[in-house]
Amino acid sequence: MAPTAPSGTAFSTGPHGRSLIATRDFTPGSLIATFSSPVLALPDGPSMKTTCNWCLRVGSDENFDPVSLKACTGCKAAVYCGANCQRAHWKSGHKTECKMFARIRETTGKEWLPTPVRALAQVLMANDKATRDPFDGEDPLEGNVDEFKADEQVWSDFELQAMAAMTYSGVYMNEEGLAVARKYLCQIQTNAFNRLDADTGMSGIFLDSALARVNHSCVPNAFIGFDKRTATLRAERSIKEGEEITISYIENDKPKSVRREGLRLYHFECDCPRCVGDLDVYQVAQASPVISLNSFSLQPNLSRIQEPAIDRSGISMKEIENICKAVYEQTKPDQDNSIEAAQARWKLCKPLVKAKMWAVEPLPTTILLLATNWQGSYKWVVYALPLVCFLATHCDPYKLVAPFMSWRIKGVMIITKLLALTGELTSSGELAQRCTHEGIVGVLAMADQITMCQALLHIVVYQGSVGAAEDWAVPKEAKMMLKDLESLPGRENEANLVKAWAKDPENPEAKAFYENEVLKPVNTLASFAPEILEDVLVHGQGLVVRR
Ligand SMILES: C[S@@+](CC[C@H](N)C(=O)[O-])C[C@H]1O[C@@H](n2cnc3c(N)ncnc32)[C@H](O)[C@@H]1O
Repeated sequence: MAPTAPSGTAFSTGPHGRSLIATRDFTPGSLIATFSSPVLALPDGPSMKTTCNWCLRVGSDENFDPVSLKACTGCKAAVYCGANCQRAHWKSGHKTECKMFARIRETTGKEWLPTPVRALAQVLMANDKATRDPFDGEDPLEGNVDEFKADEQVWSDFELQAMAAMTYSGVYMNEEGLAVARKYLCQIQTNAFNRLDADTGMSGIFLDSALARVNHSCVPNAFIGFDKRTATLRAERSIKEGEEITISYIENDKPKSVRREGLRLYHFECDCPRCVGDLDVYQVAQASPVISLNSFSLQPNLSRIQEPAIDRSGISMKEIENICKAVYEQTKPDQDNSIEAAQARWKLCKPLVKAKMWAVEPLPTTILLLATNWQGSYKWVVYALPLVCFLATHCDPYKLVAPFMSWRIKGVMIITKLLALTGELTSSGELAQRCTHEGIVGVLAMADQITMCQALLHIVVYQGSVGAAEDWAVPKEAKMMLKDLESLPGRENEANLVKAWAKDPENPEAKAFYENEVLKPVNTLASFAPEILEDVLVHGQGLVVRR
C-alpha cells in the first residue's frame, strides 16, 4: 500500500530523491494538507506518563486547556486522556504493547522505553499492512542504510536499540532479524519528525509516509505544525503550481556548521541558497517574499527588515560560527538559564552585540533564556517586559519573517501577559517599588496598557487565523482575553479605536493611533533592553537607576 499524495500535491522524483510538489498555488499561511493517520505517533519516553499515549495531548496544569490522564490498568505505563483514546490505542496495537510494558516492569522495574526503542518495538509487533508496508512494501521509506552503516558509532547504537526492542517485544533474535530491525531504525530516523508541542515544549515522534516525502531546505517554503495526532503542512510563503514543497528538518536560523551537524543523520549536503551563499538571518530576511505581511505586526516598519541597522563590517561568518560553537559547548545538554550562564554567554556574544546583530544566534536565545528566567521571578518579572519587547521587534521578525509563525505569535502573547501584570502593578501603585528603572516605570505610567493589550491580542488572533490550527490554544486564549477587555466598563471609546485599527490598519488615523499608543511604548521599552542586559550581564550588580 503505497502512500497517496494529498489533494493539491503530487509525488515526484528529482535531485533530492522522491519529493512532494504543489499541483496548485498556495498563499502564505494557507493549509497545504493535514496528515491524520500516522504510521507512528508517540510521546518521548520520559513524557509517556504526562502525555496521552494516543492523542498526544499533554496533561500539564500549565496548559491553557489542561487534561487529566489515567494510566492503563494493564501495564500502568501508558496514560490516556479518556476512554476513547484508550480504546483506539488498544485496537491499534497497545494490546500487545501492554504485555510488553508489563514484562519490562517485572524484569527491570522500568515504566518507559527510549523513544526509538518503543517505536521500533511497535513496528516489530505490528501485523497490519498499514504499519508494515511503509517499511517493507513496494515503495518503502528511504533509510540511507549504507550511509548509516558507515558511521560506526551510530550503527552500534542502532544495534543496541534494535536488540533492546527485539528482546522486549519478544521477537525472535537472529542475525537476519537484527539486520531488519536496524533497517527499520534507519527508516524511522530518516522519516520521523520530532513532534514538538508548540505550547508545552514536550516532544515525541510522528511518522507519516506521505509527509515523509517532503524534502529539506534551510529556506523552506512550508512548515509543519502538530496538533494531537494530526500534522499540518502549511505554506510559509507563496508556493506556485509545480514548485517543490520543502520544510526545514532543523532549526534553520543557526550558522551553517551547526545546521550541517543537525542534518548529519539525514546524510546529504544541503544545496539551498542559505547554505550555498552562507547567508546570515538578515540576508535571508532581506530576500524574503513575505516582508510586506509584517504591516500588521510589531515590526510594521518594513524598511527595517529590508535594511537592518546592523554593522557587519567588524565580524565574519567564521567568527559567528565560533561564537555559536563556544556557546553550545558551554550550554549543552540542558540549556542552563541561570544569570551566571547568561553572563558567560553574553561575554562570548560581545562581537555580535557590537555589530548590533541581535537576531543572529546565539544572541536571541541568550536573551530569551534570561527573559524566561525573569518571567518566573517575583523580583525580576517587570524587567522581562523590555526583553520580550526587544525580541519581538529586533530578533523574531528577522529569524522568522512571516508574522503568522507560531513563535512570533507566542512572542506577542508573552508581551500581552506581562503588560496585563504591569498594568495591575501600575494601577495599584506598586510598580515603582518593584522596578528601579525609571524609564520602564515612566513609559508604563504614560501608556494605556489595556489598549496595548487589546491591540496585541488582535494581532495574535489575526495572525493565528492566517497560519495556525483553528483550535490552537494561544489564539483561543487571546480571543477570550480580548472579550474580557472589551467588556470593561467605561472603556468603550478606547475599545472602539482599537477595533477600528484592527479592521483597517492602513487607514491613516488608525495607523497613527497604533503607532502612538502601541508601537511607541513597545519600542521605547525595547530600547531599554541592551542597557539592562549590559547592567546585569556585564556589571552583574543588579540594575542601576536610569532615566
Ligand atoms: C524524509 S526523507 C525525504 C524523502 C526522500 N527524498 C525520499 O526519497 O524518500 C529524507 C531524506 O531525503 C533526502 N533529502 C531530503 N532533503 C534533501 C536535500 N535538500 N538534499 C538532498 N537530499 C535530501 C535525504 O536522503 C534524506 O535523508
